[in-house]
Amino acid sequence: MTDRRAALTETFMERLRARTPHEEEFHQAVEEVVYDTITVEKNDHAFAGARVLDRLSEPDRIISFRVVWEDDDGAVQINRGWRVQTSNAIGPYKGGLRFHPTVTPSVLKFLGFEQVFKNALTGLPLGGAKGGSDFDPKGRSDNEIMRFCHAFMAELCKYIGPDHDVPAGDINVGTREIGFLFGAYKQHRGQFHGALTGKGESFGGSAMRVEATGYGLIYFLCHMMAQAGRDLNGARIAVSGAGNVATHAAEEAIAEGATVVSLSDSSGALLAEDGLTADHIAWVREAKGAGRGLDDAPKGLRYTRGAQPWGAVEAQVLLPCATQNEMDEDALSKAIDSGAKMIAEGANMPLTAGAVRLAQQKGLAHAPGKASNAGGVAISGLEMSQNAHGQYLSAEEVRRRLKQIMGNIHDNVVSEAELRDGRPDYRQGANIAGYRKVAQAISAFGAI
Ligand SMILES: NC(=O)C1=CN([C@@H]2O[C@H](COP(=O)(O)OP(=O)(O)OC[C@H]3O[C@@H](n4cnc5c(N)ncnc54)[C@H](O)[C@@H]3O)[C@@H](O)[C@H]2O)C=CC1
Ligand SMILES: O=C(O)CCC(=O)C(=O)O
Repeated sequence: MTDRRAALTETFMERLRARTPHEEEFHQAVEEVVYDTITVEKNDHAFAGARVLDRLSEPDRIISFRVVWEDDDGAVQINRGWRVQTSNAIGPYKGGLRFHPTVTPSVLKFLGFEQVFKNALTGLPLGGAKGGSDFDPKGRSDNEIMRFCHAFMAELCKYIGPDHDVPAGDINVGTREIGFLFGAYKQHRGQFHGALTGKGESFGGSAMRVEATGYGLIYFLCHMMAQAGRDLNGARIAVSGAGNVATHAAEEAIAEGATVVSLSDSSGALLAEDGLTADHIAWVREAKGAGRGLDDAPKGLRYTRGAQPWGAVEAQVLLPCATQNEMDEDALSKAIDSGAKMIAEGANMPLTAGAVRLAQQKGLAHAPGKASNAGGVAISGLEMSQNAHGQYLSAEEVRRRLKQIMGNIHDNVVSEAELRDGRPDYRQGANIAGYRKVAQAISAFGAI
């Protein structure tokens, strides 16, 4: 069985690599899903006939455009913008926008591909997409960021809309940028409707969307802990990143009684042997919001330049919440030596393929981002329905639904997962559960 899966996966990947050379991140994301689902497809007459995996590994379309804007010196700047609309099989295209110099079509194709399965797991009618630009906001003034967002949306607005494609935030795109983008959308289209999520609450945003990804990650982790016969109280947790997902995950983990021993940014690791406090997190948010580094850490914290948090401090749980491929085999190996038993991904694809294999060999419980970080897009889905109906939910009600959705995702994933030494294979369960839902829709449409 495993040999057949490996052989079928290799044949599939050879064709994909030949068609899309040099798209390493995209290949990595596709290979992981194909390995877990290709025999599900081959064993189902309708899915096999519809060639679901072949279709999903070719996005519906990739929109590519030039973004021209003026910097504070009056000089013309030119960036590249993209929207990858991967699949609208079960609902409108949905997924975030990322502004970072590392953004390429390969990165956005991997993120759009992952988003299809994640959005299916939420149980909501959401297709998958991702977009962004190679624009680097680091060192740019507020006015420059605003002008860039307005120029980006002047083009993107032609391709999105509440029933068609609904972008949201991702790295370097938070509530402020969504405000600039929504203002430009409204201006160009002359319509006020929910074409973006993550909006400010005064113009149609949902309560708790800002917190949803990080808090949802902790609710998912609570279920993983319960599955393993434990709970979060007293657990030591290493978190990477210092942005939206990382700081909200740290905040909620502390509220659940855990000891959070780290955060990090692209320059180094912020370590707290005795645990971070709510004040520490507020300091990190303030420093990052003002564009400063974390070197000037308050008492009780240690910032080590060039370091990662993995293995630097004892921790049983790892929450990588920064970016793709941030944890390689070496880093995970150090973390395992320091006590790691469980990983729940806050970022999208934060482990290299080698680290994924090591986690499996060493028997760690390992939840992929498409399951454990789905809380953000789930609340985006609720924002869309609140916009459509003009009726808004309280923060308490959104939190209650977020907990329920994360519990449902956990149970659905476990029900599709093989047990290894009594532990569910979360990666396999998430890939199969997401695949099945999308495949049922695609195979119902016929050859179109
Ligand atoms: N914002 C959301 O709702 C969701 C975000 N995600 C994923 O979570 C991850 C983080 O996104 P956000 O927190 O929204 O972005 P953000 O822009 O708020 O924060 C990103 C943080 O990661 C840090 N970072 C970047 N590269 C790093 C590296 N190589 N090492 C250590 N730190 C690094 C940055 O310093 C920054 O503090 C991304 O992978 C994103 O795709 C996933 C689901 C939803
Ligand atoms: O809220 C959304 O639409 C997208 C969130 C996102 O980009 C993600 O789940 O990776």
